[in-house]
Amino acid sequence: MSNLIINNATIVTPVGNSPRRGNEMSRLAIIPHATVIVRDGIIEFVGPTKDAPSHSQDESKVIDAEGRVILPGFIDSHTHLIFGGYRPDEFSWRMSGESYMNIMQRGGGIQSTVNATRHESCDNLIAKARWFIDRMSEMGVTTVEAKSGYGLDTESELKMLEAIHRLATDPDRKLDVVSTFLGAHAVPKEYKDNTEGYVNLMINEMIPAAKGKAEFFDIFTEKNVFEINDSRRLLNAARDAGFKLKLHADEIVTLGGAELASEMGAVSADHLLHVSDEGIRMMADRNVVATLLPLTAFSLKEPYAPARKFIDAGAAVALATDLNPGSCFSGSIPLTIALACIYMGMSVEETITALTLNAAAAVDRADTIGSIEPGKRADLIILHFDNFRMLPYYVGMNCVKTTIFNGRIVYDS
Ligand SMILES: N=CN[C@@H](CCC(=O)O)C(=O)O
Ligand SMILES: [Zn+2]
Repeated sequence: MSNLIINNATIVTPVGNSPRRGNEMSRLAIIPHATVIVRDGIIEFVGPTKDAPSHSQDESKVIDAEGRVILPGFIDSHTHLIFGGYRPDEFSWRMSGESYMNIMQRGGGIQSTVNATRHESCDNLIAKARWFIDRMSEMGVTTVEAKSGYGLDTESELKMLEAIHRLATDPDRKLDVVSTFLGAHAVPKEYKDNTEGYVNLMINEMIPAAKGKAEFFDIFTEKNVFEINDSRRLLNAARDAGFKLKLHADEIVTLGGAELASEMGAVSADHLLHVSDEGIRMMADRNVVATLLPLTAFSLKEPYAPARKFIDAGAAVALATDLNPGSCFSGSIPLTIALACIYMGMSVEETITALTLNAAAAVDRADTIGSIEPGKRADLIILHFDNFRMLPYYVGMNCVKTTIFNGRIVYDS
């Protein structure tokens, strides 16, 4: 017996079990007058209604999409979902001209969220994250990656990973949560002027303690944070401990983060506002997903990452929000799409691939989510509209009518 049948749909989806690279990113399958049949949370059939297998509709929920667009659920593959406190003062300082890195270097920025997070209970961190998850679900997000990185000592990092684990294993969850250990987010105040001491603590204590408690290891590879040699040491230790790798790379200055991500076989390198041409070429060659975060460039008033150069080099580009309490306090999928189209030269089709199949690849899940195909999990979005081009055109506004996670309606408007 089928659990969910959607009739009269306009299916719009990338196709495949691996990231779409270069000009493949603009190729979407578009099926008008379509039916989707879901059984036990898995897509069983998708195609023209005339080709659908005859099925009993008893005990199935049947949705008439009335011609509306159905997309794969969006995957937000880079967020800092768990954090204590807020930093509105910092926003004002930045608007008055102070730089993000200057605020960080005088003990604000990431360290101020570390101070707040260390004092927060795991239960409170979870409750706060749930509020943001509800907003994400309304915008069609069905998988979110969540990083630790505001603990920066063993106990507090493990508390953050525990919060992520509890969200990820909640049987009533509205979306899937992918866990990333970001103990290398900054050098904490206890180790000021002693980066080597903190790197040693990470290698000898924190990485072994986090082993098996997160799927990915991430690092802020940046001038005056973790530079290339320290990053390489940490990434090697994390890879040896069984983590898959991600990097915050070339965000503020051109440092060679993209090259290092390629050398280390990272799954993704993220930000890349100041990536070198050689870094772009290496990422394309080694199949490292370029996760671009336009809301951060927008919020920091920095130039946008060179999406077109990546795509023209044959790389796979993903888009994500970078929701965090500092550099980018926004989880807006609609604005991400609009900025990518307006300022980064991406087509609507490319932004859809970047937020679905390529974002799935950025969390190493392209074989199970990210497209509407038989065998994949039924994570689906129904738009209010019958034309997917409404997404960037309705600038910054939510086009999602219904979100379906694992075959279950988790949001409807
Ligand atoms: N740049 C480093 N990390 C985060 C910001 C963290 C913060 O400011 O709290 C980012 O991805 O933008
Ligand atoms: Zn980040």
